[in-house]
Amino acid sequence: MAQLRMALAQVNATVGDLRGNSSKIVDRARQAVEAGAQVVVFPEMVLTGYPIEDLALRRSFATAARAEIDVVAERLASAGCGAALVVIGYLDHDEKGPRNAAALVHDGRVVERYAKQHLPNYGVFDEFRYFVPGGRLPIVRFGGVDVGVVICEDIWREEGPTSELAAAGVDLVLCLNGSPYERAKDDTRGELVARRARELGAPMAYVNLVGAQDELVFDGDSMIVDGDGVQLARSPQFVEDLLVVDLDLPPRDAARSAGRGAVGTSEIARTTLSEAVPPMAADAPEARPVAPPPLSEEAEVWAALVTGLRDYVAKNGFRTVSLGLSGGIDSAVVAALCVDAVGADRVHGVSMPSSYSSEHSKSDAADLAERTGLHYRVEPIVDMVRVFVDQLGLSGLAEENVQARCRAVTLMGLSNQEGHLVLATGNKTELAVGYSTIYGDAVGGFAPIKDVPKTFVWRLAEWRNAEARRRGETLPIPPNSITKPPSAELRPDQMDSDSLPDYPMLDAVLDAYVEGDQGYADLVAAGFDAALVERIVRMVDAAEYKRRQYPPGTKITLRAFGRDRRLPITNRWREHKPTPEQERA
Ligand SMILES: Nc1ncnc2c1ncn2[C@@H]1O[C@H](COP(=O)(O)OP(=O)(O)OC[C@H]2O[C@@H]([n+]3cccc(C(=O)O)c3)[C@H](O)[C@@H]2O)[C@@H](O)[C@H]1O
Ligand SMILES: Nc1ncnc2c1ncn2[C@@H]1O[C@H](COP(=O)(O)OP(=O)(O)OP(=O)(O)O)[C@@H](O)[C@H]1O
Ligand SMILES: NC(=O)CC[C@H](N)C(=O)O
Repeated sequence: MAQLRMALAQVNATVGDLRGNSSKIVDRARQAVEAGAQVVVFPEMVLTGYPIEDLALRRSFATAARAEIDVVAERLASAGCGAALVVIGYLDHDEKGPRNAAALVHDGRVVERYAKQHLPNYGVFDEFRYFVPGGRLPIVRFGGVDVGVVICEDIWREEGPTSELAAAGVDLVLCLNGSPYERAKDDTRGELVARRARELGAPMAYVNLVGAQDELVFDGDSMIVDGDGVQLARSPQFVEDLLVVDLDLPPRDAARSAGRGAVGTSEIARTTLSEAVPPMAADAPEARPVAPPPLSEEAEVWAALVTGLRDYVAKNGFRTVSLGLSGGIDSAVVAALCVDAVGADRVHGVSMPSSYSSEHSKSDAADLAERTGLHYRVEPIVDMVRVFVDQLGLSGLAEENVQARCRAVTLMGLSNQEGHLVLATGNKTELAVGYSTIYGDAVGGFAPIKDVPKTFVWRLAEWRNAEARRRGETLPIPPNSITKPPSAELRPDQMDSDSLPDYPMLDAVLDAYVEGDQGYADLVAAGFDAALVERIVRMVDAAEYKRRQYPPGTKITLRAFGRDRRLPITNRWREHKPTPEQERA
């Protein structure tokens, strides 16, 4: 029975920061080896960060990434990690083009390379645009154990390289991932990894990135399962982690590892590095398998939003954020997220009352500031609005929107003066139906809740306050902001319900139309009122231009607006009741 100590390094890489990422890899590998690890696995594209988009096509970047992996190999040996097998995701480049690759590093050099075979090209992924798929499957014999490597999408396909590895015979498979967070995806992943391990009849180590890159959040959720599909250990979501696990590997049939050549379409390439397991560091502690309890749906989404915002702020070099506080639920939830993400001392809230602002909008905003301890100021916009309205002769909707735009100018002025990142507070429901003022409340550099439906915004607010209650802390969100009826307050007594269907119904239709991608007939067949469907679908389609100009924000759903759902702006196709001819067809 061979025993291997594995370390799964769930790290937060930064796109483009080759030297910073390589230092992180060396530090983590050193820590893993000190903990006795003989095999250390890092996530997909950890050296470059992920996704790198068109940087993959930039020759200077690809050349630098390929050079950096050799530097990492040397640095690993100097750091005392030479005896270990260290597997690192990086950007390779050969005569055929860029590769999404894994380097197998041992004894100060790259001993093997694997190029991802299945390139995802749906949802947020565009890997056909960037990479050339691999056709070679290396199996490295290390410490008498045959180790195969695959990358992320490879395990999501039924006829992927794992079935070829199973046919060729391996003792252990390492899967490197850049798998972005979506609600409840951890359950899907857990089942998938267990199924693949059972098919292989060998343990699988699944290592994912953590942290955010623009609109994507990586939740980690790294895990290791045995050949029966039983989970041995799992990392917590949304934090960096080093998961150290001992694997007992049954004696291997020597004949099995003799096979070379092709099993499926891939060329199998076997290399022997060592027959004996390298010794563990003398003072290595015992490895204790762990698996944290799963997070509730609200806790998971909250953590995703906090991570998305925190990393956007930090990785783009901001120290402070600012936002308008209206006393309403959206700005209150965004403010609470900000406080959790960067700390109250780095959050600047501005109340900007107009002549239509209610008393409670001002008192609820002040209450929020008091509860959270963020920096708070009041900047009335009455005089600015009056100048625009009088000089330009504005009325009706034009006058309403000028209020939102005076607030935008105020926030941008303060941002330029004081250096804050301005946050837009719109939610997914508003974005869907175009219920925001372009260049007004849609202004900002980042939009933390743009993928959160309005009904879920309320759930998050309730959850965050309940969490504070549980911890014996002040509730961050004023209860009145949660319970009062939503209003944009752009004219006297305006209510969201004057212009929009009620939010639970609206979100149900949007869920079916946007996430479910259903057409008019499907929506009506699902039981939604035909006139309501027609109205909502029209609003969604007509607001495409507004969404294109909305700031980026964290994806949490299966289908976020933006890269997940790309529709033409100029578009005469309208979902409608089928014509008699269409029905006959
Ligand atoms: N296809 C297209 N491509 C490029 N631009 C296009 C366009 N179609 C219209 N436009 C332009 O867009 C502009 C109209 O859009 P916009 O100025 O936003 O105005 P609009 O969408 O007409 O009005 C804003 C709506 O959002 C509501 N609102 C505002 C503020 C906050 C909230 C809230 O509760 O959060 C709600 C407000 O009550 C109103 O119903 C015009 O300049 C028009 O020319
Ligand atoms: N009086 C105000 N003072 C400061 N900011 C405001 C004010 N009114 C609106 N805003 C900003 O514009 C955003 C849109 O506000 P509005 O009240 O129109 O819509 P909402 O979607 O109901 O948002 P909220 O729930 O935050 O009120 C707010 O979240 C806030 O950032
Ligand atoms: N990086 C990838 O290949 C990701 C694709 C995969 N289906 C996932 O989201 O987990």
